[in-house]
Amino acid sequence: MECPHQHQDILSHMLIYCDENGQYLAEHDIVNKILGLLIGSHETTSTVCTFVVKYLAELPQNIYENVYQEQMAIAKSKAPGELLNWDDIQKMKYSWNVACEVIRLNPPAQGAFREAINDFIFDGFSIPKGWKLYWSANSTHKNPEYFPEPEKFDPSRFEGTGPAPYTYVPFGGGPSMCPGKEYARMELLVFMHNLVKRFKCETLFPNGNVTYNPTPIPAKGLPVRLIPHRS
Ligand code: HEM
Repeated sequence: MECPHQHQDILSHMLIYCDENGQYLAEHDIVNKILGLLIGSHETTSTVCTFVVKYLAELPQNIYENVYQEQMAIAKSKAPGELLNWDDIQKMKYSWNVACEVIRLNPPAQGAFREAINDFIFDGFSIPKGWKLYWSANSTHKNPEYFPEPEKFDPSRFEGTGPAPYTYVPFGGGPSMCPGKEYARMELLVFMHNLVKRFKCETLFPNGNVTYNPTPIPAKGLPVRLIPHRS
């Protein structure tokens, strides 16, 4: 059966999708997938935006200044009203290193489950085939063997070839790795561009506690003072 796919938003796409037997997706399936996408794509990325603002406001100002210089060089290369394009995103290397370090310290997804496909020994523990395992982004990202002084904010960790494979896993790894990673990178960099181009930020409750629900979030929210640049 021919499926009309002219509607491109994801909900329309799911509502009109039918398989070769003419079966449409069940309502609970659509609800599940939309909820999964809202949590997996919106919640994760908005969490990183929150922490980017917090860190840019609270870190030594040379970090903000370097991001600002990089973004202004791109902004100045554009004609009035011209939008960012993919090449501009590739130039935002320092800003992405800063975002990666924000994500290392505050991974929005804490980890996920895997199933052991073979018996193996890990750290003296015998793991039988078929066991469910939970990998944790937080503890992996704080391992001093791979990230010396793990609590220190240091975007230079991502210069060159960056962290060793599977030591930096905010987007998971292997065949189930997050398919939205590049989209998230673009969203975050566009956000950083538009933020620093216009404003400096100050947080009203600096260095406050962070709670988890399920993504990390500043316990008192993140009220900020946005200070427009003098033109
Ligand atoms: C900073 C933003 C994001 C983070 C930290 C993140 C993190 C993750 C993680 C840890 C996983 C599990 C990977 C694994 O098991 O190895 C995952 C899966 C997934 N993510 Fe993301 N994600 C982000 C943004 C997005 C966006 C923007 C989208 C969609 C537009 C998205 C869609 C998905 C989907 C559909 C899966 C399930 C993949 C599968 O099971 O095969 N994510 N994400």
